[in-house]
Amino acid sequence: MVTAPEGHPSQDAPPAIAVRGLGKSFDGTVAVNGVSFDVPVGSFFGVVGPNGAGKTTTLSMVTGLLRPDAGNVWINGVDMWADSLQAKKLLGVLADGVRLFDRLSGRQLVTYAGLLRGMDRETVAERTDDLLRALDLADAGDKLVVDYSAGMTKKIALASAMIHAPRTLILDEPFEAVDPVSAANIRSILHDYVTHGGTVVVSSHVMDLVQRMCSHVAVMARGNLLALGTVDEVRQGGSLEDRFVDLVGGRSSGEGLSWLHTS
Ligand SMILES: Nc1ncnc2c1ncn2[C@@H]1O[C@H](COP(=O)(O)OP(=O)(O)OP(=O)(O)O)[C@@H](O)[C@H]1O
Repeated sequence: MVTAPEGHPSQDAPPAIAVRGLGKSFDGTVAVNGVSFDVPVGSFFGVVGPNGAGKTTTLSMVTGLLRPDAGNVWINGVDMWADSLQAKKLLGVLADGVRLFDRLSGRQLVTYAGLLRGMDRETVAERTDDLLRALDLADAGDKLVVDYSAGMTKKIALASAMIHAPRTLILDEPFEAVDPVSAANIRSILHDYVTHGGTVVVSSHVMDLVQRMCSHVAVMARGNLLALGTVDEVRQGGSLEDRFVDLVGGRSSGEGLSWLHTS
């Protein structure tokens, strides 16, 4: 099922992201075990896997937040670790568990992200208003991020990742804690972005969402890639959730918890 690409990616029409032999261990425990994959330009690419599979570690290395022990990452043909500044300009990143400057208001945080990317103040102000409106945060724009709910925090971090209109968005669990209406709005923003040439990588635990939303998927477990391809190739006619359980295993019946039974 996994026919991982090999060698240096093409420089003529490079994929949005090319990963080769990427590996990382923590204190002797292998978190990511030499994975290789391409994310085609214009794809909506899902990364799925059980807790501890290595998704966040992989995405952290892809986005230049964590230095790999082994392997290479190219963003549109630019080597992430040889030319990080150039590679990072091409990306918008929603990282998992990274602290925001939460003593800023939502509007200040998004403005800060835009100015940090070297954009002019006028464009930043216009786009900040657009993003706050699209993500249903217009009324909360002047509230401190520390006082936001989990879902609002996710949305303001997403706005900060999008302000510079990057070529590729890498979003770790973008829908976690987000209400259904906001999730639908985010999905349609991302869809529109992909339709107009952008590339999106999302990690998610919600198989149904990945099946409906993504064009491509990578299934990871215990640091390895178990399946890689278009969603239709990976699900093989069934649901992605059933295929995921087949690949990953680990279903438990709840045996041994009889003390929880109340009658
Ligand atoms: N900074 C760290 N120090 C030590 N171990 C780590 C560190 N970061 C990740 N790990 C370990 O690496 C493995 C992969 O973790 P990772 O967070 O990448 O998984 P994940 O697929 O994103 O999981 P989840 O779905 O639960 O978010 C786990 O065994 C985790 O305990």
